[in-house]
Amino acid sequence: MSGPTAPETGAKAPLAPPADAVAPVRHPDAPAPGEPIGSHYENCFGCGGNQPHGLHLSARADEGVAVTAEFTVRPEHQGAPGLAHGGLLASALDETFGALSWLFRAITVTGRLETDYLLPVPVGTVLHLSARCEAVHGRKYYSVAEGRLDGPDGPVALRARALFIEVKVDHFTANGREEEINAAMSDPDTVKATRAFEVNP
Ligand SMILES: CCCCCCCC/C=C\CCCCCCCC(=O)SCCNC(=O)CCNC(=O)[C@H](O)C(C)(C)COP(=O)(O)OP(=O)(O)OC[C@H]1O[C@@H](n2cnc3c(N)ncnc32)[C@H](O)[C@@H]1OP(=O)(O)O
Repeated sequence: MSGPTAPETGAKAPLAPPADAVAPVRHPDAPAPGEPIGSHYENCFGCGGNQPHGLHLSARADEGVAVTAEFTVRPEHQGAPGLAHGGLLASALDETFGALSWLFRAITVTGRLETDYLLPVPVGTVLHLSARCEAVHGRKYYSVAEGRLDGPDGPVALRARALFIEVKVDHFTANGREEEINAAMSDPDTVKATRAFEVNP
């Protein structure tokens, strides 16, 4: 029997951008600062409206290559009595990082995500999240995020770093379950979201 193996060390380990990484570029068609970034898929656990237990996270573009987002911690999100589950909070950060895709207009998926939990997050909290892309190296996007309690300037409860990797639409079509892929392809909103990325020069 084999147990879990530790993440690879060496080149894959650091979340700090390599020395020859470049600054991210805000795409000319990126949503304007303050503009909402709609859900990319209605069944997404992070942002979809069709997931009763989902986070229903709503994100907006910020200045530069950055986003802000909020989500309200509900009783179905508990880990300990009255407190949010840690993995779920990582999901909220993951989704916020994912929303950065709309700023540079490239589909990116999580390669690596590191979270520091600084304060417990009670049920009922509106968590104020923000994420910013710091650097790009080929298909790799290096970003930082935080989550605050009691407002956008409230105490920092979460800090995170992530490495997202650029993929093409076939990442989803080749790997997803056929049933959901077919349904998504016949949903005009998903098709619209997909097209937005396909026209990316
Ligand atoms: C039907 C239509 C559907 C339409 C959809 C519409 C639009 C959608 C719009 C927006 C979606 C946004 C969704 C956001 C949701 C929130 C984010 C998530 O939760 S995403 C889910 C969790 N993540 C995964 O499931 C990834 C699983 N992993 C993989 O699939 C592969 O490992 C992948 C694609 C990440 C990389 O595989 P490779 O074969 O393409 O590329 P390689 O060569 O391995 O990596 C490229 C570079 O990245 C580094 N790298 C890869 N993984 C790394 C890691 N874990 N740590 C460090 N570096 C890593 C490698 O060392 C390499 O670096 P060097 O170019 O050589 O410098």
